[in-house]
Amino acid sequence: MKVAVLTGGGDCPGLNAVIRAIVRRASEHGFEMMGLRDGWKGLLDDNHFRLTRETTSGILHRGGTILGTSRVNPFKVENGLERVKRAIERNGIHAVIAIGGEGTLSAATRMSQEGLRIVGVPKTIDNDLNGTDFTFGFDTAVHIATEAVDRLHSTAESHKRVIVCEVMGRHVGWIATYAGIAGGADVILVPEIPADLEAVAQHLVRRNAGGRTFSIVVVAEGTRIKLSAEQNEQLVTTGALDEAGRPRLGGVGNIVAAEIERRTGFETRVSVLGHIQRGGAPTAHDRVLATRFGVHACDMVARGEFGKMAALRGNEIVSEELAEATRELKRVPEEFFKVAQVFFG
Ligand SMILES: Nc1ncnc2c1ncn2[C@@H]1O[C@H](COP(=O)(O)OP(=O)(O)OP(=O)(O)O)[C@@H](O)[C@H]1O
Ligand SMILES: O=P(O)(O)OC[C@H]1O[C@](O)(CO)[C@@H](O)[C@@H]1O
Ligand SMILES: [Mg+2]
Repeated sequence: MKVAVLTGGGDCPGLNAVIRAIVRRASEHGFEMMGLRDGWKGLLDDNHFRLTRETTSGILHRGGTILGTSRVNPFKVENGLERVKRAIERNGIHAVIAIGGEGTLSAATRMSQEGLRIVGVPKTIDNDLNGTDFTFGFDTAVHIATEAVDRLHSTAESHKRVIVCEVMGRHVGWIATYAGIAGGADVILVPEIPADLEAVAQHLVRRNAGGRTFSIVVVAEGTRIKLSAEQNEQLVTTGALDEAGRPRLGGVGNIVAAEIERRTGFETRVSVLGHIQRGGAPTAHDRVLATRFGVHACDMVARGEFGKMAALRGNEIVSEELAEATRELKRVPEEFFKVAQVFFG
């Protein structure tokens, strides 16, 4: 039986660990494995290669994805679905394992509703996928961001400055909240709550008056800000679009830093972590989670459990409906964020 695997959306640490686990389990099931290049594009362009134990050995700890990735949406390409179906038929592919975030798995949900045999694996540093307690990649990103916040603390303290650290998180503030709590940030700004910059400035002034002469502000790139009473809350974008046609985010940290300096008079700096959070080796936690997801996904194919994705519930790996996983984003709950807010005062 031939099974194809693809990685779609932004890359994240642990993708190679999943691919390796799928291929290793597949050899026990007697599956022939095929790697699709660059996400759904690999099916549209019929671009793939054979995955074997040999070609996937030594990749467990490596960042990125040996399959390549893209944000190409098969439903936005002319005759996309037909081209995908033809490639599956022509190559005798029994099932496709799609490793991706909410975008890739939304496409997987639609493919599965069209009758294709699809199994999903949840990945993303953003941790915004519904239906799973955690995605792999998130733990690594949080470790990197936490180390950055720790390092910013010592220099902010020496110079008596405010330092704004911009982290990733397009729709949700999981990385900002975790790294902010773990790194002891003084303010955390997330996409779930539009930022009130005047309140932030006043808070920093109060901190300063209380003798704390430096502050760390963590802001997720997707946080909406309101600069004046007349203006609406807005996302900060670079002006360019990404491959999927969405505005490219980035720059909110600079605006927050400039506003803090203008409103408080405190010397302020900004540090944008960007893709450093997504590159390089996965943590041990992400390697284990990715490996468990990969083995489970392969077993799902063997059991004929299609239209579902591997998911983490507590410490169990379970199968979750793709439609449920992509129904809505998993945002940081208010109760969780309130824990972080205890330390803002
Ligand atoms: N509702 C949808 N239905 C079908 N395809 C979608 C949908 N939403 C997004 N996609 C497509 O899925 C692909 C990947 O989406 P996206 O760029 O959001 O990555 P992702 O898999 O969500 O990972 P991440 O957001 O972590 O980078 C893109 O081609 C995107 O156009
Ligand atoms: O720069 P890229 O690769 O388009 O991706 C940026 C986006 O991808 C993510 O890292 C998710 O994978 C988001 O946090 C971020 O908005
Ligand atoms: Mg996405």
